[in-house]
Amino acid sequence: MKAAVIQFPGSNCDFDMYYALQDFGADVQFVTEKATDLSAYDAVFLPGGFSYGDYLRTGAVARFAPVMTAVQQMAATGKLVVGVCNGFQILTEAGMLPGQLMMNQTPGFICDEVKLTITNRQTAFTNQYIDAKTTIKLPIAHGEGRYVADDATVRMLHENGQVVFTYATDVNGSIDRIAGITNRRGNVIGLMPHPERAVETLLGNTDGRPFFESLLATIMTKETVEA
Ligand SMILES: NC(=O)CC[C@H](N)C(=O)O
Repeated sequence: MKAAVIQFPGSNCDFDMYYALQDFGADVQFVTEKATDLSAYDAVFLPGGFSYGDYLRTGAVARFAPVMTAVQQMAATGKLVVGVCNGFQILTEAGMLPGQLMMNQTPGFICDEVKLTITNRQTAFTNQYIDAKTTIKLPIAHGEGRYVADDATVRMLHENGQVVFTYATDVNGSIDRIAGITNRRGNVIGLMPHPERAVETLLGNTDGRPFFESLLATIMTKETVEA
């Protein structure tokens, strides 16, 4: 898999993502926010951080970066787009995922490891969570992680299986405890928890590994079908 990790000014989880992807054997490259063509990549990753200082609203400035046109083009061709934390915030601002990430219900930055329920195991990003564990644990680190959307959108997300992760308990006031969603087509995901920080036994948590195994399996299956 050829993977691009986008570096916006203010990204700070870019190296974590790079490290995790390399660990899974991906051919990873950093790509700046000025890039205009991502067609050489199988998947693109928008990492966590504070792009453009989180000014205005998180992700509100980054969505105008030149690379976002290329990210949109990738998504339109069915390639995988992953936004973690600030990446999720950017994808909603760009209109690539519905809804919005707002300030946590109790204002403040939450840095914790939380229990999550995987609500859809059939996605491009969760198909390898096969050991039937109902909950996993992943780190979170955000001040603006409260997912909101209007009632019709939330209903549509549930009906289409686009809600992929929910918090097992209410951590930030997100509607229906939503922690991660996909687009309708299922090739774009945004999630507030950080799977890339949970891939090392040494660091005490490997619950993020099946996330990467899932997307690798998805890409390999696609390549086999196309070959
Ligand atoms: N870890 C991150 O991506 C930080 C997310 C974001 N800027 C926030 O505080 O909400």
